[in-house]
Amino acid sequence: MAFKVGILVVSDTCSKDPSQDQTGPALISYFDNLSKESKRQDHNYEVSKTAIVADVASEIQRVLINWSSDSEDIRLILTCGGTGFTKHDITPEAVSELITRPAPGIVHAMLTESLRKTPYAIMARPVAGVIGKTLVITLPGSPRGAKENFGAVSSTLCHALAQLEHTGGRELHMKMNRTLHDTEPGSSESKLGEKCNSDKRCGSDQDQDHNNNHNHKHEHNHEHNHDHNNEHNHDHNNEHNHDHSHSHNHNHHGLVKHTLINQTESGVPSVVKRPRKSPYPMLEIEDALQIVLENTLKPEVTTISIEDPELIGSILSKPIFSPMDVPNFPASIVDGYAVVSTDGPGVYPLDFASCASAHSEKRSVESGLIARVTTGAPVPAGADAVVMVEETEVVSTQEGGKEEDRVLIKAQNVKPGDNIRKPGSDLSKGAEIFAAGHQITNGGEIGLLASVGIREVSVYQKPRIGVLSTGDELRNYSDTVLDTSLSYGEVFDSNRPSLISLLRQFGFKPIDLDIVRDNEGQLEETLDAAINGKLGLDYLITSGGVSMGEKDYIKPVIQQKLNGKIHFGRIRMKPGKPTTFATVKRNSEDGSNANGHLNFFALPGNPASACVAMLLLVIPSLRKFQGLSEKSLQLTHISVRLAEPMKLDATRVEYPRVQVFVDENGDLVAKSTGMQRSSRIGSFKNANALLRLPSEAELHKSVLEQGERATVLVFGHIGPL
Ligand SMILES: Nc1nc2c(c(=O)[nH]1)N[C@H]1C(S)=C(S)[C@@H](COP(=O)(O)OP(=O)(O)OC[C@H]3O[C@@H](n4cnc5c(N)ncnc54)[C@H](O)[C@@H]3O)O[C@H]1N2
Ligand code: MOO
Ligand SMILES: [Mg+2]
Repeated sequence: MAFKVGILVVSDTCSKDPSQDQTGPALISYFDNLSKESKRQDHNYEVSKTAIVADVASEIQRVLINWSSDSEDIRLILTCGGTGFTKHDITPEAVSELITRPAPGIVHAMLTESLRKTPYAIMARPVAGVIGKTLVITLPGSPRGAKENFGAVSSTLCHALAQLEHTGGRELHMKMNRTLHDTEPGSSESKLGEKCNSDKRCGSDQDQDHNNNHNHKHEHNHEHNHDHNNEHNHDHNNEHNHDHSHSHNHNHHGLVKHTLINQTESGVPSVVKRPRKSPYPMLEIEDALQIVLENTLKPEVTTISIEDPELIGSILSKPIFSPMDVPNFPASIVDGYAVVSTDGPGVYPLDFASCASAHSEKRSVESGLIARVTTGAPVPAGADAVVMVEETEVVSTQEGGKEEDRVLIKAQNVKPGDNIRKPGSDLSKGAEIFAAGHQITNGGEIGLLASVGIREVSVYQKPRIGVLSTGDELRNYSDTVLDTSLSYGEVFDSNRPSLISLLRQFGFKPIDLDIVRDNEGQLEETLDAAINGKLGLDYLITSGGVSMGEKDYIKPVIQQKLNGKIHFGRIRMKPGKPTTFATVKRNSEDGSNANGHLNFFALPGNPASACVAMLLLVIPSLRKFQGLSEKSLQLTHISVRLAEPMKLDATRVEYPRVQVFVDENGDLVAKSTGMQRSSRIGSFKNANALLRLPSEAELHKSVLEQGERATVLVFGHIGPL
């Protein structure tokens, strides 16, 4: 059998110009030769994926996550480049964040071989280890270095790869154990759980040695080894459990997944065994937003009456064409007299009068005569202009003196068409009134629909959004009788009103789902009810419980209890670092949305963090779901001057809340709203924008000075200070 190999070249230069890459092709031909020479089928390699990325941790990690997913079936990933000492060399760090089981032996072998060739090998910082069922090795960037390093280990790697091949059986068994736990509370499953947690052998170092020895003994016998692994699945779980502080692996979607090991009987890690380092790669905000938009559910179409207040803010799913001319008769623009323009000034007998009326008679007027008309009345055939009443005088009246007889037309230079709206001149029949994707934003647009007799339109359904707070410490502001004396440790739930109001500000109609306490069982039950209940939610937005605390249950519950797919769990931004985004499949038909699953945003508990994450990530997704085009999803970005110096965070892009105002010169200027700690919701007072402050690492300086330009993302009204 041939092991599938992925080759990832990490280089800023080659990512811009792939023709510069020599290492990728050199390794491909190395593998070609290897498989030609190889007599043993099980020592074959087949390069199935190649890619080039810049020296950016999140890009490297994205490829590794994809390639190490079960569906790709890649056993070996070789990265080339970025392992030196310059500040751009971040490959080892990016790879290490994902490795669950380091393989120092491989590193040792490669360095030993390199040092034999050159003392400069001390400049290399390779890492190697396992992600899921895939071995990852970081090679140097030069073709020669890469081949030499890999050559040092290639002949003995096949055995390791074959062992990895069998990891799946173990994972399956682990899953089966868990299913048993989940489905049969009580007798057999709790015994299994007890054994798992109390078995003295489980997880002891001794036990690990024991297993390792066995593996060693059988290292030349794949089949036997395989059986051995299966036999000891359960022990393996616990061994792992004990020894690995990063308790994560990759699920079948290739995404980081809390392992099912390290868990309490209920399935969620106990505090002593919780991960001590977040297993979630830290994404850049741009990547996180892209993932959110890629995974945003498809919009649904519905019909809505033009009288429905929900129409404002809705997006049309189909173009609308005018079914008629507006006006659909020649209409007078003024009150006056319909004339034949070539007749010129003079005294004319009045033939008849035409008033704006739904019962107008179709009449005509001849040269030498005039007809009185009101604004909006049909202009009689024959007349080609209307003269305003102000430019005329009554010369004589009919008997009784109540009706005009002859009128002096004083207007000079009357031209054909003067003061007449021709049929179709406001809007012609068949013309497109609104394109598909147009957002109805004002009453005038609704009037436009009404003006051509359109009563219903096809729009994208606004999302059904549930907002839920989590936390044992929260006092419910929505209690009927609100007791404002807080107990020690208690805080008012401010996230729900903040988030609900922000959503309303953007035209959405969220549903208040109240508070759930930091209890794993209750959390699962509440989330399950929200997801699978009759509400038919498209979005579930929670706040709190997504970081590293012992009661931060949201992520494990999403994965292990709700079978959700977590797309990301950390972003290199401030505030909002642990912002989490998942998709969860509905398992009930009740009130189901058309997509069959929902988007789940688990926002951080810190009040400013939750609001910032809402503005940067949730609103664009909701807008996409609502049918808006890509260019209109994010908050509007504008360039402003800084009213004061702004200190940069070392590594995270920061979004302080600012007040943008128009200064005395008419320039837009941004001023901080005060202390920006993520717990301080007061930073939203007077705020109308988020300032985007790049990190110190990105700008290579620590402060943006007063008067410098920066970008703000606007969410409120801008006026004077
Ligand atoms: N060891 C680490 N600790 C923390 C990290 C980390 O990386 N390692 N990240 C910090 C960051 S950054 C944030 S942001 C917070 C996020 O915390 P959680 O999402 O887990 O939220 P909680 O722990 O539940 O609460 C945090 C904070 O927010 C208050 N809160 C929560 N909900 C509400 C609400 N509805 N209304 C008002 N205030 C609320 C809560 O009382 C806490 O003070 O984690 C850091 N920790
Ligand atoms: O992300 Mo946290 O929001 O820095 O406090
Ligand atoms: Mg927490």
